Amino acid sequence: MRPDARAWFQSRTTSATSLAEIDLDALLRAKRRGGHRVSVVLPARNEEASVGRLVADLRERWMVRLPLIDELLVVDSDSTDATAAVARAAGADVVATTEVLADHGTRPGKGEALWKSLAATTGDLVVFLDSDLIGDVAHYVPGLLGPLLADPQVSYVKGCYTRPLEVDGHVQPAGGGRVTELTARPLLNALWPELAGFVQPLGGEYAGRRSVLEQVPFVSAYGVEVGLLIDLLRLGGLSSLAQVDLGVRRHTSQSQEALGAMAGEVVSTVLARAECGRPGHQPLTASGLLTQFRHDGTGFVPRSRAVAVDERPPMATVAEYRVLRAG
Ligand SMILES: O=c1ccn([C@@H]2O[C@H](COP(=O)(O)OP(=O)(O)O)[C@@H](O)[C@H]2O)c(=O)[nH]1
Ligand SMILES: O=C(O)[C@@H](COP(=O)(O)O)O[C@H]1O[C@H](CO)[C@@H](O)[C@H](O)[C@H]1O
Repeated sequence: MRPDARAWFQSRTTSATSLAEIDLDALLRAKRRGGHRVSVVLPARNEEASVGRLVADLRERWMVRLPLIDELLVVDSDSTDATAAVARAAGADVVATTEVLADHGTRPGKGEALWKSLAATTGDLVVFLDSDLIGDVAHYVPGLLGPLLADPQVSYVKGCYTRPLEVDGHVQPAGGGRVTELTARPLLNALWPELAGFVQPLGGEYAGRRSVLEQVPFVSAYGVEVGLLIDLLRLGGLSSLAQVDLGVRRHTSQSQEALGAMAGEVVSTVLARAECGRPGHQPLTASGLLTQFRHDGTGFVPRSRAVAVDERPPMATVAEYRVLRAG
């Protein structure tokens, strides 16, 4: 790692691998003292199997027993299952991406759900968690909030963790994060070596101050995490970013083919930013298309899909949002 990335890694990585590591009283005092309001957002597309338990756990722990979360929102991202009903029954507020800022239309993808969540929440601190998380992740929320409540200079915190991968009942202890290890990490080390200290640059669990989240674009699909990381680096510098070790992260995993498309979106997002992120850099625009192949028993069948960058502008530039915020 470059000296700046190593220094960042050593100074801006904290640990919250279980509730035992977290001083909840101090956290709640800091929240009250700062007059903070915490919104937790769960983007969910067809997550009826996992979203209910996750919502119920978060609600019981951090809204009923302790007042850490002020708003718990599930954003229903074009689900075709009972995600919305299950989340609502478990006690979450639920909005559909199609309902939020309806005049701006809707686009498929996780990033669209996260962008619209800014217009559907009110907290000055926003925590994002995937809805397919498995196991006890109650400590994720206080863990992610810790650096934000402890240091006003920190405006964005990424979770990091080991990522076991379960395939056909066999668990590979560190097999998860395939797009991270095979695509995002090499690309970021090559083009943004100052970000090399991030253990999980694509991780789906992170928290930020609304004041910065509303200042950056949101890539509409799976490029959203890498896009936010690069854009928030440019906005506030490395010292405004932090990461917290949350221990282990388990989630429902996708096929290699699906992750290939995800990697295509990550590559397009990084290349598009490389073009404007490095003055004088030769434009590195991607084709916007990804062709994958299946074998149908007689030969290879190509299948192309669009992986071009599609993004929403900073929410602060949206008039309806400014009206909402003006109250
Ligand atoms: O169009 C989408 C795709 C994904 N997601 C949600 O984003 C999170 C991460 O997506 P996924 O699990 O597909 O990615 P992975 O974790 O497998 O990389 C999950 O809560 C999904 O339900 C979403 O809200 N809209
Ligand atoms: O980190 C990764 O490589 C991918 C895939 O993880 P797995 O190989 O399925 O454990 O998962 C992340 O990437 C997505 C794109 O940034 C995020 O949206 C997901 O939340 C995150 O799980």
